[in-house]
Amino acid sequence: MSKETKHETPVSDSQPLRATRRTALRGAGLAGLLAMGSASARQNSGLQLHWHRRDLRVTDNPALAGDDRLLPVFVHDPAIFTYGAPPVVAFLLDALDSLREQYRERGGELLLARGDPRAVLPDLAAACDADTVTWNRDYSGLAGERDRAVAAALADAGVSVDVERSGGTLLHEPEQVTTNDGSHHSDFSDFWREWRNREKAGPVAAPVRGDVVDPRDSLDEEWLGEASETAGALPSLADLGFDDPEADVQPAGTDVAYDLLDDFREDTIYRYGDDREYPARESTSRLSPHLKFGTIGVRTVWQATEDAAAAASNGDARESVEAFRRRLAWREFYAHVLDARPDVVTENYREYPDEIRWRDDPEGLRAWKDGETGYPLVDAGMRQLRAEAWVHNRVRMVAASFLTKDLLIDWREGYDWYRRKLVDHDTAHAAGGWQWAASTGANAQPDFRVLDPTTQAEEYDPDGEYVREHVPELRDAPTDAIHEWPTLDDETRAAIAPDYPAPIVELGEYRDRAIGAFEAARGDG
Ligand SMILES: Cc1cc2nc3c(=O)[nH]c(=O)nc-3n(C[C@H](O)[C@H](O)[C@H](O)COP(=O)(O)OP(=O)(O)OC[C@H]3O[C@@H](n4cnc5c(N)ncnc54)[C@H](O)[C@@H]3O)c2cc1C
Repeated sequence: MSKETKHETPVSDSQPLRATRRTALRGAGLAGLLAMGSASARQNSGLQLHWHRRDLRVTDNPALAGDDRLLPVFVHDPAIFTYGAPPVVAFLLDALDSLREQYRERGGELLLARGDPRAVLPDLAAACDADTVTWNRDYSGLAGERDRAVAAALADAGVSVDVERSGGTLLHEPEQVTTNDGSHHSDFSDFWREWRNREKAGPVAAPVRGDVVDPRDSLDEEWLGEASETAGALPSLADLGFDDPEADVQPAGTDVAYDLLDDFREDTIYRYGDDREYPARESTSRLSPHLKFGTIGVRTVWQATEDAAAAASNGDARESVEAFRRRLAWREFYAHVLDARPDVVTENYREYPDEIRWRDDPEGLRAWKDGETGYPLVDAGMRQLRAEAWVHNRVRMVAASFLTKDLLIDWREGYDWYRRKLVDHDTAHAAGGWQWAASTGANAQPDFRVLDPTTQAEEYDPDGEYVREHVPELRDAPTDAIHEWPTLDDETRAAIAPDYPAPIVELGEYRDRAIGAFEAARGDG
């Protein structure tokens, strides 16, 4: 089990941001890797080079809160793109387009470079004579390695800059919410109590118009011509080696995110408490890809919950707001787990004396991916995934439980399929969600719990509305037949929906098989 250790000085929520950033980097950790050029030992250029990654916004971005002139850059890194998939990359390109527009409105320009950031950033920092190179922290193991390598490359290149890393992605950094012995929480209830009680910083203002520089004023033509696409169009999916997404991917951009948030804050958030588990009710925020790429800041989202709570007409409405805040806490819980255990993307979080004997079942896996398992709620979810690149959380849970428990197929297969199909794919939440369903993760459901897709459908899609929307073969089927589909006889099934498949597994039997496999792995089988 590999663990990555962080040495940063914990930062207090109430510290001024600029001080926070410097404090955070003055310990060992990242700062220890930096042979920081002393900015004060030379003439200050007053220029901040900001490297955008998962913070594709100008507003509420802590890293942009300083007074220096700003040169923003996004680096297309081919190594990172090998982990991408069409929906995520399509959303990213759309978000970059929006970000570039936001900078143009402020009289500047977003520099778009392509290459290995370890080479691009030192060159760029030297070429534009930056005083500071900044970025917001990311929490995956790969991102951590990349950031340390870039910091080291800046130092090796002898570029005289300060490197500052901000926490613009979460409300609380991993060092701020820990157990008594300083390690990450593996129990969500404990995490929630502490996380919820901490004071939260408000949104950060946008950089003022005029502060943003145009890269064409700071960099010579040769550099721009070779390393940048600033003057031209954004690359297309095809330029980056991707096919068009199968799904109709939702639009990106800060304006879109704010519209979603405004609608949610004014109305839907008050239904969230009651309706959030019902996929047909469309009661969730749909902010997940925006939070993933930072087209909106989480502090802005939190502020919206404060406003909604203040405007709530009664206790139920306030509780509904609180239910949504709890989801934001899940997001941070899984990010903290990933920060402490970067291996959760590929390895079980829990240790088992013996291996879990996952089944090799290519036909079962294919049927699951294609939404042809004969379990209507699972199939509806898998088809929504292909059509919209997004799936309701309850249905993600049911489909993931079906794959890992009923089919006893390794959760990594499911993780990989979701990674390729979801617009909001995020290593922290995907690993968290998959390992929760498979019972292998932090705060996972118990081994013996298998979400029964038929009772889940009766409870959360009682009228079969969601199933009918995504499974056209069942559009005209009576609701009872939808719920009882796996137990109907062949003749009845053929009369109701001849084109919809019979169930590929029988639930009771396979539930026992899954429980047996976990008992054996634990050594009590
Ligand atoms: C197997 C599985 C895989 C998942 N993979 C991802 C993933 O790759 N990316 C992703 O963002 N979410 C993932 N989730 C969590 C969750 O399903 C989505 O965040 C949610 O459905 C997004 O819709 P929303 O924005 O309308 O959510 P809302 O209900 O409006 O919630 C608001 C925000 O809170 C966060 N959030 C909500 N629920 C969770 C949760 N259970 N875990 C972590 N964060 C949460 C998201 O950022 C979300 O946008 C996964 C869940 C499961 C069970």
